[in-house]
Amino acid sequence: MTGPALPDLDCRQNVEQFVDQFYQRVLADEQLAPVFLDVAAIDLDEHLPHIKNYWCKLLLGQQGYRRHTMNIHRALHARRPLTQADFERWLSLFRATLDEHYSGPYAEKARRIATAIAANMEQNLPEGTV
Ligand code: HEM
Repeated sequence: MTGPALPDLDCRQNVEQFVDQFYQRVLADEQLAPVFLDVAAIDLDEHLPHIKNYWCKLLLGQQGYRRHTMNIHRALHARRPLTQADFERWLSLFRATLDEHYSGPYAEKARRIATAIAANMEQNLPEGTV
């Protein structure tokens, strides 16, 4: 039952790989992919380094991300409301990526932080049409 131990998110290389694995799921997801690809029309070459720096800051304390994530999601929400179902889906893909590839204290930290930030973000978006 127990295979070889999964790696932890304890260095930049693993965090970057995790973000790539998470985005493979997000960008293949019927519900979320259009928000990234059509509404925000992200340029992956710009977007992914921001996300990697963001998680390296939160998990490893590395400086490098200095942008206002909440304002960015507020602007997105104004164009296409981010619903409770969207947050549930985002978190379920995040957790599934962790479960499949990582384990250890940093992976658990990522799980806790993502859960808390998603809840906070959802609460702090203005009520809309949803
Ligand atoms: C409903 C759930 C979510 C959706 C659909 C979503 C979607 C997006 C999209 C489309 C962008 C690109 C926006 C743009 O460049 O115009 C973005 C950026 C970002 N998101 Fe989310 N997001 C969600 C939740 C979260 C959560 C919970 C976190 C953190 C735990 C997060 C962290 C980020 C970060 C760090 C960026 C980069 C912002 C930057 O450019 O610096 N997102 N998100």
